[in-house]
Amino acid sequence: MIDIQDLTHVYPGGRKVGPRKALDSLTLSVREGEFAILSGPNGSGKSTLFRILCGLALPGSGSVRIDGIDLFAEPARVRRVLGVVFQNPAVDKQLSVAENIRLHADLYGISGPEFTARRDEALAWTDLSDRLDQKVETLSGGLARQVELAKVLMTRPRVLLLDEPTTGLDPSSRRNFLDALHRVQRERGMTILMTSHVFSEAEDVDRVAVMKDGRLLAYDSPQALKARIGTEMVVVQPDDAEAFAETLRVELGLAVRRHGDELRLEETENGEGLPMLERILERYRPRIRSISIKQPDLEDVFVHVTSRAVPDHAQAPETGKEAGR
Ligand SMILES: Nc1ncnc2c1ncn2[C@@H]1O[C@H](COP(=O)(O)OP(=O)(O)OP(=O)(O)O)[C@@H](O)[C@H]1O
Repeated sequence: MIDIQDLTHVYPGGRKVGPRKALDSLTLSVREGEFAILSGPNGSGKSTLFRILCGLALPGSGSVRIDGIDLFAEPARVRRVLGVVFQNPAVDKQLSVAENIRLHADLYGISGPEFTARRDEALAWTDLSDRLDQKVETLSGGLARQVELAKVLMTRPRVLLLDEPTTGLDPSSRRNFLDALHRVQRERGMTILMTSHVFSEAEDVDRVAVMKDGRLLAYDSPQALKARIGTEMVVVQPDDAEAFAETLRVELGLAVRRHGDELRLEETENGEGLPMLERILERYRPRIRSISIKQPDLEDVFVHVTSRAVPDHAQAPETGKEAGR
């Protein structure tokens, strides 16, 4: 449904800064009816990709087909099947929920019984049914975002693109927004691609993409991604992460992944974590600030794919910043 092939985009740079490759032969496809999340550290190229998909920028090379239509050859046709929720609010806060929806419908020439049917449908997917006459400025941040969604749904898009739509929302408003999206996906069979930094949002989507440096590092279901790093994981915060990583590798033969001050021992199966934790604690207690066992979540997957393992030879220090923390 969304087919991105070999997309490369370089920002030309100026007198003081050199050119920057924001997308590097990126290939990614979201199947019809799928809900996919696009994540990646700051500067990985998500916004650049989003701007290209919305038709706001042209890439240096590569192709994009949305619902089978070539985005660069027929952008107007693509716009007809696309709904976009941008990061910046696009509703009029002085107007009511109903007025905002009406205004958007007018823009697209939707009126009469068709208008009523679509509005009622959009309202049923969101939590706005009893707020129609309320001014948007009096709504909570979460409901105001839902007005944007309801507005976009009026055109019955087949594909929905959302750029970090839950930024700034509290966890329960975020959950409500996500629930609305899942309802739309289920009942309309809509294809959804959403950028996000919040990994809890990605737990129940169909696929999660992780980008870095303009490339796709991983793209799979949340379950498959988590399975890559085992069922248990030991996380250690030592006094000196660099030296301790080397100790664990050389003395205990453990594969260590470093993330800032933290060392992660992954690929541990059920029941292996506790003996490993005990062994480390027994031998190195004075060097350890904290140690724990956990089941890997998507944030751990993100750290796993965007940070490097401690190599067998010279240590290559990793900074937490690089992995987007
Ligand atoms: N207008 C621009 N001119 C020059 N370089 C740019 C421009 N926009 C982005 N870049 C560079 O392109 C790369 C990708 O940036 P992009 O904003 O697409 O990443 P991102 O993943 O959306 O980051 P964030 O999560 O911080 O929004 C970065 O190195 C960035 O500095």
